[in-house]
Amino acid sequence: MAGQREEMAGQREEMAGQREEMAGQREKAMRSQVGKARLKAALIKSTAAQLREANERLVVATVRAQTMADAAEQTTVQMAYMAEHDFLTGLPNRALLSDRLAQSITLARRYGKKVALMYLDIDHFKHINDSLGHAVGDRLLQSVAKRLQACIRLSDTVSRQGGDEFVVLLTEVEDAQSAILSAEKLIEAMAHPCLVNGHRLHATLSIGISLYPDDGKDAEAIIRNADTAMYQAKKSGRNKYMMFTPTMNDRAVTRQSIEQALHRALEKQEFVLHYQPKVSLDTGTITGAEALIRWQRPRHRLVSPKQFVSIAEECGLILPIGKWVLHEACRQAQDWLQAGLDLGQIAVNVSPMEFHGKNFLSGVREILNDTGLDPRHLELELTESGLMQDSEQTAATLLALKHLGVQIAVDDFGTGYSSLSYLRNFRIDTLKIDKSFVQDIDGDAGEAIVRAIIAMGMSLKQRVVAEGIETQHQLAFLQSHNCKEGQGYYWGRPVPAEEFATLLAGKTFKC
Ligand SMILES: Nc1nc2c(ncn2[C@@H]2O[C@H](COP(=O)(O)O[C@H]3[C@@H](O)[C@H](n4cnc5c(=O)[nH]c(N)nc54)O[C@@H]3COP(=O)(O)O)[C@@H](O)[C@H]2O)c(=O)[nH]1
Repeated sequence: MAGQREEMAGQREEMAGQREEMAGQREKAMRSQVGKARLKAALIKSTAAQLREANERLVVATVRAQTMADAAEQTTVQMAYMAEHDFLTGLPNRALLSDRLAQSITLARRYGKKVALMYLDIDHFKHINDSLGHAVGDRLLQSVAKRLQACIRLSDTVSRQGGDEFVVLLTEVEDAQSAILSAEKLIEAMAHPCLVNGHRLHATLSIGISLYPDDGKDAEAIIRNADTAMYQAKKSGRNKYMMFTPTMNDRAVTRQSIEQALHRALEKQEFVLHYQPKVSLDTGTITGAEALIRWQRPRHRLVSPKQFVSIAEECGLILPIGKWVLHEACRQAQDWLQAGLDLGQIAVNVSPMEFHGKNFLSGVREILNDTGLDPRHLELELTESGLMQDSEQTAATLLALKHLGVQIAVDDFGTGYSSLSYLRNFRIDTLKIDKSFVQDIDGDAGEAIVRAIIAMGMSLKQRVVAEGIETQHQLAFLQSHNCKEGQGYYWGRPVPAEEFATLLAGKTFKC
């Protein structure tokens, strides 16, 4: 029994050992399972984190891509807008206008309708820009743009062509009269001054109108003819509209042929100078001569400067022509002086474009050196509008001329679009009373203006020369008001150099 008990206890022990061993194995297995599970969990966690991170990156990238796509689209829209609109005024530009005009013409052709095109230019805009600065000029353009837009229907177009030029397209008009009504509305819209940076600016418009199909069969002809009509509106006094007429084109063709002929005239030396005396109203002696250009055009009569100087100014040919005039006048004056003739001063007309050209001053110096003329014998005649441009540069050029010893005269005094402050700022030697005032001496207004200019010149210690004296009555009036010098047909028209030499040599004029 005891043996049996021992054996049973042994068996129990063995079983317990086996149980322990099994428990140990189970624990080991469990630990290993837990370890694996933990590992798996860690793996899952890290994978999830990686996925999350990747997903976030993907989201960020997607958002970025979308933002870039939006920005690209916005830029494309902006660029398309900018390509078709004017930056300063926001109006359709030349390209968009051409497009709309072409479309309107196509529709008008199909439905038998009319289209009107108005070419607009702000009168004297350059003066405003030059005297008050570009910032004021820009604001004025914006203000004009708004007024124009307020006058037209939504289906019509106001565009800015550049500078101070605008084009208005009226897509459906019954006849010329409806276009004229619109032009009158635009002119009326400018009747009140524009307030810009404290300035009250009176901007007026010159408008040229052409109609499809009456004045042209395609967009190009319609624009060109409206531009031609606008040019005529400017020439005939500004602040008005003009309908295109075919004779305007004849004038444009004539202008074109004069321009071409002027090139040849320069090459072939077809220009000559005539001289008109300036006369002392006290003694009748010659105090100087004004050099005036004429054109000996082959197979034509002597051509007056009125017929070609403005064309030469528009196409830039006035620069070489003006240089020739200055050289020839100085050469001739020096010849007379060397021949012992008492010339006084030779006066030469200078166009604003020449005066403001970058080589003007050096050109004057060069010509004086070349001809040997003492600068004191040279007087340059400038118009008020020429003096009003770019006042700093003008002051510097005038000062340099004064240092050289050259005299400065204001031509056509009283007719310019200017303020009188330049008389204080620039040292002007001579005021030339415009002939329109002298010829108006018989009327009260003319007399008052002439008296005022003489008085102003005297108090500013300037010489005053009355231009365009034709009658004894005008002469007597000027003498009685102490005007010291004059010029005009009363003594004679401008004459060629040889005739002028005879005048210089001999005679004293009656006065
Ligand atoms: N830039 C340049 N302009 C020039 C030059 N030469 C002339 N001109 C300008 O052309 C305009 C016309 O000149 P012109 O036909 O020579 O007429 C001048 C005189 O003949 C005329 N005049 C003179 N006296 C009288 C008169 O008693 N009555 C009358 N009706 N006309 C008269 O006036 C013109 C001179 O004018 P101004 O120069 O304003 O003193 C004219 O604008 C010229 O300036 C040139 O070389 N360069």
